[in-house]
Amino acid sequence: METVGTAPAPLEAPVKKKLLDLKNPFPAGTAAANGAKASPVGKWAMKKKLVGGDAGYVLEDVPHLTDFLPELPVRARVPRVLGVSVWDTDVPKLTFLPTTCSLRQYFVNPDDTVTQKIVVHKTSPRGTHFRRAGPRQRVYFQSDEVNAAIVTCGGLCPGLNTVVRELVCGLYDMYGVTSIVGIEGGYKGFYSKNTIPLTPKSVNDIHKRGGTVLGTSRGGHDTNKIVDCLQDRGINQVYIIGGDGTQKGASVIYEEVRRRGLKCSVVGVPKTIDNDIAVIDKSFGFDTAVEEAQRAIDAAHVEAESAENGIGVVKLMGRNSGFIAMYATLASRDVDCCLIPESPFYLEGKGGLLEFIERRLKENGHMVIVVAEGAGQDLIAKSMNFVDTQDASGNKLLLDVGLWLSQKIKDHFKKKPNFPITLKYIDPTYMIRAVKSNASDNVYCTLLAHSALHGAMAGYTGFTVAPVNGRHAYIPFYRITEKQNKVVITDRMWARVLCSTNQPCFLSHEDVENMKHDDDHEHHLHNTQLLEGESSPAKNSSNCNGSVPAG
Ligand SMILES: Nc1ncnc2c1ncn2[C@@H]1O[C@H](COP(=O)(O)OP(=O)(O)OP(=O)(O)O)[C@@H](O)[C@H]1O
Ligand SMILES: O=P(O)(O)OC[C@H]1O[C@](O)(CO)[C@@H](O)[C@@H]1O
Ligand SMILES: [Mg+2]
Repeated sequence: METVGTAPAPLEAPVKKKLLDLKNPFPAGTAAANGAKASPVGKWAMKKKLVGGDAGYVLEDVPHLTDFLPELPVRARVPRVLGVSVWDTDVPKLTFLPTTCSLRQYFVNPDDTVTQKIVVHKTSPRGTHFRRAGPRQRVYFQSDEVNAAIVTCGGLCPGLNTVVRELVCGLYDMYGVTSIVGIEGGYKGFYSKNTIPLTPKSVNDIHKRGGTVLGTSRGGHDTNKIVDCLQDRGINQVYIIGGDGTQKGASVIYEEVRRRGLKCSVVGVPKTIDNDIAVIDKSFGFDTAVEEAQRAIDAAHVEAESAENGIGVVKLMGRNSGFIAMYATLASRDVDCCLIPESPFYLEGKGGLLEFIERRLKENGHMVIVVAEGAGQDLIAKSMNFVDTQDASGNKLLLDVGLWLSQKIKDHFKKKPNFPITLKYIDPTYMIRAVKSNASDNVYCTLLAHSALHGAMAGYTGFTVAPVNGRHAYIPFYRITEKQNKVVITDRMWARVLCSTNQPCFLSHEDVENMKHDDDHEHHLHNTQLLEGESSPAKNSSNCNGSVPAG
């Protein structure tokens, strides 16, 4: 049995903390107790570290090395950022240390937690919280004891190099750690490649480059071989940067590390240009991607405006989630139609896309269509008898919706000789993904890296670090991997897009009915800022005419 309702990390425990009765983790009267989805049920229930508090407060805590290595001694530090680096190497476990520096305010209060939902009603239970990220006064590693490894997995994303750089520099500068290696080429590099020594000097200007200096890959996750490598090399902190697939991989690595009883902190840093990672505010590289997408949309607009009945089609990334397309559309204001995987559409007939294109061309003489790569996949597969294929990680390989759509539009207008069109298709996807991160992503990546290494030094493990409602937090892996973040088309953000493009919603009555029952609807309940079980004013707030409710 795992850490069911056990005490959270020692030394970090709030004084008044209550351990949850897992059979009834929510106090009577709370929304969860009243039948809303109570999270401890299910396959992860036995692995959760839940701590209850007053008024329906729940802390979903992350594992700590001392959960399975109870004898681990605590170390104390005064961070170098505060001007001195003093290491007390012989502090007995659970001893409270005297404050040795006057700048104590830099440490995070051990009781600080970050709330998952910030929109509440007067009678709302306080709901789920995560442990706040940041430097702790008590650390579980001495600087010369740390052997850290960093790996990047999955597709490229602006900011990967910045995270690598800041992990290396942060470990060196704030904790005096000098043994840091990069794992080459993703997960498989653990067991098939040599490591790359990383120093502040070697990573000094890598944030000015796109890609990842460590290389990356899909597939090749062999848990045992990876943990053998950690064990053989004596790696005791591993920083795993990657998307939803990577975080699943990190989670099983953590499980195996724990099963073997190794003193090794397994830390996930969420990366994905698609912004499809659940719980967190947004993933790094996303802002850069949206900014870069503007250049393609601008070009499509210029081309379209300059031709008779000009149509610009721009394909943007977004396998299952249309966030880049949605935000790029809103940012640009030149887009007449945005198509995303979450919102089904159809081509022919009344209310279809082709009818809309014809109407918009008659009104404006040109138009721009932004399509996320995962949109319309069912339509394409139907029209070409396609058999599903997968990449090395098991992700479904997508058909080129941009090319397909462009051809369909051309075919349609070919049948109308009095309606000549000029269509230009732009696919900037890899150009967007390969650029270096912009200033705001650089700052974000720096904060992520620092939060990650503070957590590892403090002995936390099995977590992903990310901002939740603007505050960095340590989130247990299972919360990150249990579902993907998707655009909720019944939320107000999508309504804003419809409002800006004035496009039809393309949903048939059947689609709307199906959506009421599918996962996304359930996701909507999680995604809305209200707590489970509370009525949401955002629900059904968008409509197909694109009107956005006030507030
Ligand atoms: N369920 C899983 N268990 C263990 N490892 C996994 C799992 N899913 C994916 N991985 C591993 O994680 C790595 C990255 O996965 P994937 O290619 O899906 O990219 P990702 O991390 O989701 O990033 P992105 O989709 O943003 O490019 C791969 O090496 C893959 O083998
Ligand atoms: O061609 P690759 O590298 O396998 O990656 C393509 C996929 O990766 C992503 O960029 C996510 O990282 C998706 O948007 C896209 O579908
Ligand atoms: Mg992924």
